[in-house]
Amino acid sequence: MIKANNIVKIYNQHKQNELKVLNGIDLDIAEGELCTIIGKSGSGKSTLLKCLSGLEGVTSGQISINDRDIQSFTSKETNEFRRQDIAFVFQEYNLIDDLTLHENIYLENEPTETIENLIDVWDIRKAINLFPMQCSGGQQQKAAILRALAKESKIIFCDEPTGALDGKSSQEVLTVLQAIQKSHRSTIILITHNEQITKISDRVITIHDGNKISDRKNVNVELAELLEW
Ligand SMILES: Nc1ncnc2c1ncn2[C@@H]1O[C@H](COP(=O)(O)OP(=O)(O)OP(=O)(O)O)[C@@H](O)[C@H]1O
Repeated sequence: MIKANNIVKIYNQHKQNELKVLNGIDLDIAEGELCTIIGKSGSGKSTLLKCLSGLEGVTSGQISINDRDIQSFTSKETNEFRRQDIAFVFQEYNLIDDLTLHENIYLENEPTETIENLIDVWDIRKAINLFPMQCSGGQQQKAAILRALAKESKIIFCDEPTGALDGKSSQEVLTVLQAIQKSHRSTIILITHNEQITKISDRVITIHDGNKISDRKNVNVELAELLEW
């Protein structure tokens, strides 16, 4: 479903500050997989996620999603792809400053009962009419995740979606992601620093200095089965 063939990413190519961040990565992620990407800070994880989702162009190599080469998209196709096919949860949330959390969540979609329910279950109702600057990091992160979920895309890219959350909130968010993966057969690609989170994934990819150094299948454990959190 998501295939990457020998992708290389060089920032600022041919300039003094040129930096090679991805060194020829191959990937093949199946539909409905929950795949986690781990690796130390600066190893290239976010860059890989942005390239796989088409938010960042690659320097060389090919990326295809559902057998469509995403580099060959016209700008209209790129816009449609971003609007309809994928959702992206950014590490730094990327909420719009002068819109409330509610307006941010429903930026591109109409309110749904499911999302309204999650606003209550995830306990952000009290902040829903505030602007991002007036909210905690955790409240903003939950809003960013809800904005992605509201799109009901088949592919969800998440860059450290629980980085600002405490243990209980992380569990609540991951429970929902795992449920969506199972009920909608959504493909979820998630960057994390948390070893516990890798246990709920079907597959764990380790990146080191821009190289894929391990790619292993995992027994996808139900969150409830995790003893320690
Ligand atoms: N737009 C950019 N322009 C230039 N260099 C960049 C850009 N984005 C990232 N980099 C550099 O690429 C390298 C990899 O960054 P990246 O964010 O992909 O790593 P990461 O593994 O996700 O790190 P972290 O776990 O800290 O988020 C870093 O050295 C970073 O400074």
